[in-house]
Amino acid sequence: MPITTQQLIQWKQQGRTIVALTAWDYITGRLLDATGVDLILVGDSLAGMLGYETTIPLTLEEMLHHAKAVRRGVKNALVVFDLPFLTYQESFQQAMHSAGRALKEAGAQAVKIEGGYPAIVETVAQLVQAGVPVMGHIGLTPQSVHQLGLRQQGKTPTDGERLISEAIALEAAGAFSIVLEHIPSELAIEITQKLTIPTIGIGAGSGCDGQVLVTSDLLGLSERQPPFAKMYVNLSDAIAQAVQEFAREVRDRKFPEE
Ligand SMILES: Nc1nc(=O)c2c([nH]1)NC[C@@H]1CN(c3ccc(C(=O)N[C@@H](CCC(=O)O)C(=O)O)cc3)CN21
Ligand SMILES: CC(C)C(=O)C(=O)O
Ligand SMILES: [Mg+2]
Repeated sequence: MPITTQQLIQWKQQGRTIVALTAWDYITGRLLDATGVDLILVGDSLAGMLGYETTIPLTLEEMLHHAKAVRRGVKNALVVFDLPFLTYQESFQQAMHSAGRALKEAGAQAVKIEGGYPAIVETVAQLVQAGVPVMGHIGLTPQSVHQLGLRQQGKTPTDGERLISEAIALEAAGAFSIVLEHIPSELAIEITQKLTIPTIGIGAGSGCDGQVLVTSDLLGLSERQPPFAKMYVNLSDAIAQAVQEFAREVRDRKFPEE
């Protein structure tokens, strides 16, 4: 049985930690799902894999193309679709239209949207009432890179208090979970304790109810990666070695063998 948003909320109560990773293609979706990852995010960090400098230029069509591929590889994990920049901020109708495409065309089970200001909270409430599960995302919100940069957020008491209020408002609006990105770990713990829904941290310390990383960062395949991402294996080096070996064997006429 596929994992549901309700199950993730129960896991928080039971103290079971949620394991989340990103996927942008069928092969990765299939591998992560078969390994038992709980939540697979089709992240708009896809932008980096397509050679964009930020997540800003990524379109809904590009996300749909990749999310459909991921969906075909996933049987058990909850698939969350990261709505790209300006595909939900313009109006509630725009958010509903974009979320509808994510669920109906790509087969995602939920959408994620960035921000916790009043208009976003209202959008979350409307989406949830219409039957669309929504994951929040506060702290460093990379779609606001031209306002915030990529620095840690919530460092001053005022900013910390604002993030706590935003998290509470998103939960009240019906979000099933919230990503906390690049904030101090004490603040993430405080938010986590104040909420009934699970927090999923990235660069937010070990006190969250779950953790997410961009899979290409974990695998050492990203061109650049944030200071908080841990590289578990360096596949860039492994690929370079394999390709060099192939090139050598071709040039020496050792591959293919007789
Ligand atoms: N591959 C990948 N991994 C990610 O985690 C990720 C993406 N892409 N794309 C979207 C955003 C961008 N993210 C980032 C990227 C860089 C920093 C970073 O280098 N932060 C520095 C400061 C950089 C600056 O001020 O310009 C830091 O020390 O916090 C943080 C988050 C997180 N997200
Ligand atoms: C890093 C995660 C939370 C994300 O939003 C993405 O991959 O786009
Ligand atoms: Mg994202």
